[in-house]
Amino acid sequence: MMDEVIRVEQLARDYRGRPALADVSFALARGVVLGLLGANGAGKTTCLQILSGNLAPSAGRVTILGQDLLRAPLAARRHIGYLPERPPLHLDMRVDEYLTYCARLRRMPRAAVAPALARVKRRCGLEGVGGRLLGRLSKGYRQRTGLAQAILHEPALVLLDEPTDGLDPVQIREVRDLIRDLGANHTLVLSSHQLPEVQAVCDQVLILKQGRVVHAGRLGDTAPDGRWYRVGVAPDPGGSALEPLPAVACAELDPAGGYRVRLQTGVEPAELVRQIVGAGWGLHELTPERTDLEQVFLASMGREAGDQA
Ligand SMILES: Nc1ncnc2c1ncn2[C@@H]1O[C@H](COP(=O)(O)OP(=O)(O)OP(=O)(O)O)[C@@H](O)[C@H]1O
Repeated sequence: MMDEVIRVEQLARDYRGRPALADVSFALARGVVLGLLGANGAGKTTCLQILSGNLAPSAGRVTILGQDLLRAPLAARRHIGYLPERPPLHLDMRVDEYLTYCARLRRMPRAAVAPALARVKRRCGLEGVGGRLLGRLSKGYRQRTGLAQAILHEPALVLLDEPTDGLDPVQIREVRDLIRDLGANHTLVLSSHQLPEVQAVCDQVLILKQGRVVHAGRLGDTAPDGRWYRVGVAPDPGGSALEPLPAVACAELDPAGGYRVRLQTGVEPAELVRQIVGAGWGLHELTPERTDLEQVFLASMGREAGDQA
């Protein structure tokens, strides 16, 4: 793969003879954001701990920019930034102090520390809080600090374990915006059990079930454009009467009653409402269908681990 940042081959991890991760393989190019999805206990954290070099796999190989993570851990880990599920924040430290400490741990040259701090604080919206104690910051700001330490050394690969877990809706939006922004020039792997989150920020998805990959795919075709809606129209005009409407890409009979309609790319559902009403029909239902990702996720959860899609 051109410009490959990470390659994972047949990764496995057992805990006391029980597999927590089995036969996980994937490769990511620069700038790709991968979402790791799965129910609690599916193996997401175990996977990220291994990819970050903090947990040894029972089998398999991880290569970061051509460096084998097990054979050349220092060289490989230089390219990795990691935000664990519980960030190792020292609550009695001030933000600047903590980030300087992280820079030292990373063995950054002394002269590079101040510019790096200024850069990540700007990037993560921490400019006004350098002197604040971590213990006094809101959870959203602590998470920003966690993200800041993960990108301090400008790693090619950033690993984020449930980055918005426990945040309020406003903080979630801010951290998601930040993640999307980071995705523009880093390769990202993030875990989540929230489908909308993965939908909003990821290019690719890997769904784990009992440690195995049950689905791997791109998210390109799950964009909100061209979505399916359930449509109820009275008097019943028939699907073939709906299809000529300019907003409609295709219409079919829904066995559960009414119609399933896919909108033209970029068309808002309000436009469909106008056109149906404009044609003299009454609209009594317009419901977005589950996104493709939800359908894929639910189908994958039902699928036996091992029979990959
Ligand atoms: N230190 C450990 N010792 C024994 N078993 C473990 C250990 N860590 C994880 N496991 C087991 O490995 C499996 C995968 O756990 P993991 O934490 O990776 O899942 P997860 O998908 O991250 O779940 P969550 O969403 O709850 O964080 C689970 O069955 C868990 O009980």
